[in-house]
Amino acid sequence: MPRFAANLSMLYPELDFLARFEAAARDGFQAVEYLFPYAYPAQELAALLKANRLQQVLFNAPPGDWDGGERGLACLPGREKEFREGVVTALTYAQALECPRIHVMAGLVPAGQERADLGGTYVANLRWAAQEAARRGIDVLMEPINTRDIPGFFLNRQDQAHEIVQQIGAPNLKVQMDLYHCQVVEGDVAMKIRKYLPTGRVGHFQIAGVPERHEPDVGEVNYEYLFQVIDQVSQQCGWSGWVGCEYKPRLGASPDGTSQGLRWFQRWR
Ligand SMILES: O=C(O)C(=O)[C@H](O)CO
Ligand SMILES: [Mg+2]
Repeated sequence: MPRFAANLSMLYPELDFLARFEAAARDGFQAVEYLFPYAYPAQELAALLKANRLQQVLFNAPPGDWDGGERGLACLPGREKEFREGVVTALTYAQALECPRIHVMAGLVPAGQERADLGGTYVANLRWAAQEAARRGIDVLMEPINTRDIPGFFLNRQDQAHEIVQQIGAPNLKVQMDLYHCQVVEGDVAMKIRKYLPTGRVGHFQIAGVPERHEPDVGEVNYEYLFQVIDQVSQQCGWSGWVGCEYKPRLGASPDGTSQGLRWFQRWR
């Protein structure tokens, strides 16, 4: 049965970030993920996880200047030092939070440069990150993201990501398969789950309704069907990861809006 993690960067927007842990536990989640832990001491977050009997299953490495529009450093020539420092910071947090994986965002193709010019930097950075993470028993994830949400994002397709994972050949380097982005960019989602999950290269799923990025029971994708596909294929191949609920509640920040939108979760909790 798929196991679901609450994405605390998107869910519970009506609450302060630190109050979202308790809300997620109350709604029946046993795990959480979110973008960044760095605004808080790791020990404070670890204590919150423990108090609410939650596992941390994913967060992102520092992405560069997020407020300035950056979305990762991995593909950016000339930013290698900052990239490495960020990965070390992320791994330190991951150990303190007992989190088994970090997501390293690829970054935006800089104006005036071609995607093809950045592949070498991206591969070299990921190879380094995977080696560092392996020494601590942690997985490094790369996520294809659609360019409607993040114009200019370097990595967009599942096949691109899997090709790079195979090229690098590090067992702890995996793909974060966000089914929302997958549907927006390429479709044929169930077949891609069937193709890629048995390879052992999928480290994590994320979900959201398409196209508004609301609850999974809102929109053009039949997630009940996809959850059964994940369930069947996982049983066949022994996959036991998490599905991150990375969506914007359709009731927005109205009180209790996230919990009201969790009708779809009743049968999976
Ligand atoms: O945007 C997404 O889908 C993600 O999972 C990233 O981590 C956030 O940019
Ligand atoms: Mg995602």
